[in-house]
Amino acid sequence: MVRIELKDIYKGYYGGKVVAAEIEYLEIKDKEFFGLLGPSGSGKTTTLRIIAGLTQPDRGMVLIDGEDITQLPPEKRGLGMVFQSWALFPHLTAFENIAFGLRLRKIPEDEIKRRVQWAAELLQIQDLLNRYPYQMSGGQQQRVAVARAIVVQPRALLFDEPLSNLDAKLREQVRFELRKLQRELGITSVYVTHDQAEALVMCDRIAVMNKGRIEQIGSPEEIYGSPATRFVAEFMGITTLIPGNVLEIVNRDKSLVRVALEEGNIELLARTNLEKVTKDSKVFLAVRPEAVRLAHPTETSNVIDVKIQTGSYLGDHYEYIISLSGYLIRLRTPVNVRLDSGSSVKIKLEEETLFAVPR
Ligand SMILES: Nc1ncnc2c1ncn2[C@@H]1O[C@H](COP(=O)(O)OP(=O)(O)OP(=O)(O)O)[C@@H](O)[C@H]1O
Repeated sequence: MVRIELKDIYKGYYGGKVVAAEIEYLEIKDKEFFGLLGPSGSGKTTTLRIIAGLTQPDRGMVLIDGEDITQLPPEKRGLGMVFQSWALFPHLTAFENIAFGLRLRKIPEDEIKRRVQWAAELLQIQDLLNRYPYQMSGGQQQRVAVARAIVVQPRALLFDEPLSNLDAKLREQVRFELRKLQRELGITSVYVTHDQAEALVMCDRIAVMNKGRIEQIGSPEEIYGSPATRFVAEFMGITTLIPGNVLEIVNRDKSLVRVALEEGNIELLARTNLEKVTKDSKVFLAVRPEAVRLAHPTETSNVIDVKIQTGSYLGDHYEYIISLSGYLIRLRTPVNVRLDSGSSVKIKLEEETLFAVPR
C-alpha cells in the first residue's frame, strides 16, 4: 500500500510575494491516479517536486503511509519520475537508459537484464533496446522514459507533463496506454498537467490549482459538472458566467435551485453545491454549450425566448450566438437545422447541466 499525504505545506519565493504552493491537506490514495491540474504557474510542479524531495518546503510535512519523509533525500524516497523532457541520456542506448537506476543500485547483471526485459515488454519497446535516443521517435523515447521510471519498482510514480512533447494524436494514444499500465501495476501515481481533457480522461481524482492553492478536489465528474468556484468553472471550459441570485431551493436531493438572473427578468432552475450556496446567495450561472438546445414545443421548464445573433457552420454542426441576460451564449444545432440571424427561437437550458457557482 502506498498513500501520500501533504500536511500544512507552504513554499514561497521572493519573501512570500509568490506563493508557489500552500496546501493545508492533500491525500493521494493507494493505487490512485491523481491529477494536479492548473494553468501555468499555479504550483503543480512545485507540489510534485515537494513530493519527490526535489524542492524543500518552507513548512509542512510529506508522508508516505504515515511515515514523515520530509527530510529524506529524493533517492531514498523510492519514487519514480517521468518529466516533460524525458531526460534520456543521449549517449546511452534504450537498454542502458532503462538499466541506469538499477546499475546505481548495484543490482546483479542477470537481474538487470530480467528487469529491463520486463519493463520493455510492458511498454512494447523490446525491439528498440539497442537504439540511441536520436534513433527513436518522440513517442518511443517517452516509453523508454516510463520504462526507466518503473524498472526500479518505485513505490509511486510522479509524472510532470510527460506527454506535452508529443503531437495531439500520439498524446491521446499514450494517455490510454499509461493509464492501462498504471492499473496493471496498481501503482499510486501523481500526474501534473495543464490540459483539462487529459486530466478528465486519465485521473481518478483531480486537484485544480490556482496561485499555489487547491481550489477543488474531486472526481472528473465533480470537477467538470459541479465546479466549486468561479476559477474552476472558467478553467474547465465554461464559456459564459451570468450573475444571478438564488430565489429558493427547489429540490434539496437534486441540489436544484431557482436562480433569478440580474438582467432581463429571467428565472432558471440550476444545480448547485448546497454546502456553499443557500437562498439569497449571489451566484454565477455557468452556461456551457451542452446545456443549451432548441426547446421542444411541449416543454415549458427552463425555456426562454431568444434572438439569434449570428451563426457559423462548423462542419458537423452549426453554432449560433445568442444573448441571455446581456451575455453571449452558444446554441448548437445539427446541420439539418438551420436558423436565420435575427430570428426568434425558444431555447431550453437543461437543469441538469446548468450549474450555479458561488460568486
Ligand atoms: N525556483 C524558483 N524560484 C522562484 N520562483 C519559482 C521557482 N519555482 C517556481 N517558482 C514560482 O512559483 C510559482 C509556481 O510555479 P510552478 O512551476 O510550480 O507552477 P506550474 O503550475 O507547474 O507551472 P507550469 O505549468 O508553467 O510548469 C510560479 O509563480 C513560479 O514562477
